[in-house]
Parts: sequence; C-alpha cells; structure tokens
Amino acid sequence: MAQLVEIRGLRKAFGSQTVLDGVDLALEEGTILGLMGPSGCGKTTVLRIIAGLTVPDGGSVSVFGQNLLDEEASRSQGALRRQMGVVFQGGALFDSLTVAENIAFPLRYCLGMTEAGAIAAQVRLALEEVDLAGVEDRYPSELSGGMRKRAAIARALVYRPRLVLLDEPTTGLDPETARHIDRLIFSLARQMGLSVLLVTHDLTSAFGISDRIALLDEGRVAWCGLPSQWERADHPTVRRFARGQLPIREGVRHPE
Ligand SMILES: Nc1ncnc2c1ncn2[C@@H]1O[C@H](COP(=O)(O)OP(=O)(O)OP(=O)(O)O)[C@@H](O)[C@H]1O
Repeated sequence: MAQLVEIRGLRKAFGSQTVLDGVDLALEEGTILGLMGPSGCGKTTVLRIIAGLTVPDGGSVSVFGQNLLDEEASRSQGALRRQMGVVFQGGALFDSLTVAENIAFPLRYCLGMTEAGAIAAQVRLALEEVDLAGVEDRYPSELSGGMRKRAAIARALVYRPRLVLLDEPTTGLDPETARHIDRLIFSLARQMGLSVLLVTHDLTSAFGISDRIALLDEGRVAWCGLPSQWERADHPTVRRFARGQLPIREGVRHPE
C-alpha cells in the first residue's frame, strides 16, 4: 500500500532541548496510525510538523508524495494543507462563533466558498455525520465536552481531506463518551477512506481503532507494529510505557 506520510530522520530542538532526534514513521494510505508515548516526548510536535505549523531542524517529511521541506512544496503549502484536517488538543473551536460558523470557517477561508445555501448544506451534513444534527446555532460553551470534540471533528472533515491529524481526541472525556468518539473516528475514516494520525495517551482508543501503533520515546520511534504484536513486544520502552498494564481491548475493532 502507498505511504501517505513518510518521515525520515526527523529532528527538532527547542532551544537546548532536543525533542525529536531521528524519527522515522510511515502512515499507509487509508489506515489509522496511533502515535503514543510519554507526556512531553514530542507527539504533538510530530503532528504540527506534518501540518506545516512547526519547522523541523532536519530530516524529511513527505506528505502525498511531496517533501514538505522542499522549496516547491513550501510554495504549494496551501494546496497541501487543504488535503489535511487537523483536530487540535482541546478541539480549539472559536468560542465567539456558533457551531455552524465554526464548521463553515474552512469552507469559506480554505476553499473560498461564498454561497450561503451551499455552505449551510455542507455544515448540516458534517454535523449529521458526527451525530450532532440541530446544534448549528449553539456556541461551543453551550456544548458538552464530547459534543465539542465531535464539532471539532466535523470542522476537520467538512472539506473532505485525505489525511486527518487528531491530537488527543478523547482526552478529558468520560469512558463512554470517549468510546463514542472512537467509533465515530473509525467509521468515518473507513467510510471516507481517510488516513489518520491519532496522537493519544488513551490506550483503549489507540488499541481499539488503530491499524498500527508507534511508540515515541527519547526522540525516536522506539517501537512500531500491529496492535496484536504489542503484548509480545519484548521491548523495554513498551514495558515501561504500559507500566505493567495490558492494553485494554474493548475498543471498536482490533486488527489481528
Ligand atoms: N514551541 C515550543 N517552544 C518550546 N518548547 C516546546 C514548544 N513546543 C513543544 N515544546 C516542548 O517540546 C516537548 C515536546 O512537546 P510535545 O507537545 O510535542 O509533547 P507531547 O508528547 O505531545 O506531550 P503531551 O503528551 O503531554 O501532549 C515538551 O517538553 C514541550 O515543552
């Protein structure tokens, strides 16, 4: 299968702190890659580099076959970004805009749509896809945490990206709501043929919906494999990260 994202030898330091020190990572088209690792190991930094929001110090990042660090790719950043949907940690909806205005935002400002009827129809469809029909006129503060996450997912998917970058989509949610979000991500990804990078601390989420798992630690990918290989992985980082707990396997689906 084709690699939609291919990262080689990625390096990034913030001041004297080296965060990424030779990360190799690949995301196959149409699959979900769960990126896990201890807090502060650089997961969000990897996501932000792929999204073009953080500039790395070295290495290569190829997305849709284009090296993001090439001059030519930097000229077509806008076109590349339009093929990516990003859900940031916390959802990052605009508080002063209604849900409909939030979801319409990328249609207006990324795709340049202006026709109100067409925008409203796409917003309605996007909300239906995340089981949020009817909340168009509410403000984010009037939604529950789970509803805000779903609205953020709707905003990321409304312009039909090929690649979706999700940063901790289930953090801060109760287990039932978190599993609802997992099911939603999984079914939308499969229905739409999306490729998904899922950054998460949530083992249930990662093991429930990911096709592959990568574990980032000390600046590198310490382990990468199928969820079914995790328990047999005789790797110190895997043991340390899981702190003796077996991954919980009650998620949406578990590829063997
Ligand atoms: N813009 C920045 N300036 C300085 N340091 C930064 C910046 N962004 C990230 N860092 C540092 O880089 C390290 C990695 O951060 P990052 O957010 O990528 O980790 P993470 O694995 O996503 O963490 P968490 O799981 O806690 O969200 C942290 O020590 C963080 O403080």
